Amino acid sequence: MSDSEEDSQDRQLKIVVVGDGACGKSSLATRFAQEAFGKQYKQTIGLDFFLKRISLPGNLNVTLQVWDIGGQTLGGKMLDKYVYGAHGVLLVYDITNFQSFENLEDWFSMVKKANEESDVQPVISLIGNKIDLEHMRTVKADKHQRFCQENGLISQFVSAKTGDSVFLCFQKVAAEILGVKLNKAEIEQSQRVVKADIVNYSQDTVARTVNPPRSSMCVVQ
Ligand SMILES: Nc1nc2c(ncn2[C@@H]2O[C@H](COP(=O)(O)OP(=O)(O)OP(=O)(O)O)[C@@H](O)[C@H]2O)c(=O)[nH]1
Repeated sequence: MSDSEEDSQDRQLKIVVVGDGACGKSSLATRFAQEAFGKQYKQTIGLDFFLKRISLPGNLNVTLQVWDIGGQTLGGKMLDKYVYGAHGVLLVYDITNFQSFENLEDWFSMVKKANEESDVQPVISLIGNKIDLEHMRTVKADKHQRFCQENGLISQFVSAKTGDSVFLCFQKVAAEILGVKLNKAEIEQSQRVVKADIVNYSQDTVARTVNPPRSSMCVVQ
């Protein structure tokens, strides 16, 4: 392979992740880059940074620089600088926290303003996180879809906790930036197998269950 071919296959894309505090940005970035999840909330001060190399159809390798931006930076002086020149932006909210959805207007305005003078206009995706908590949802899916349609955003629902669609949401944004089409099979392949939490049934509960579970883990395809 010639040098120029190698260069063209190893592009770096800057992807920034923004949204309210505690909506799950660090969890999303950590799930994507390190395939891990921590239940405990640790507030991001300023920003964190992750690198992950992914492959797209056509043997295209790209390295994503993921900028995980602390929710408390909204209104701060540094935010414009973090967001400037991004190729992709993930606008994240928590589907169980209505306020985090309402505040997206502010995050979105900030993203547009920060890139006003940039040559690159970012691909923006709206990410509804915590879909493992569907029973606690307070933001209706049609509100989410409307926001996407009105603003030309890619729509995604994910769970950083289970990993559901996390890889896919980064992959879709990278593909859109590079003008690569993902086919149905590739999209399905990127939806990870989800492992449920291990539930410890007490002896009492098992005794009362007609069909006691055979295994403490289930796999959702
Ligand atoms: N159930 C569930 N909890 C999640 C999910 N993603 C994140 N959390 C939890 O939500 C809390 C906040 O997650 P973080 O990833 O730290 O949130 P953040 O948006 O980075 O917060 P800031 O650093 O303040 O900007 C943590 O307790 C996470 O374990 C998810 O998909 N499902």
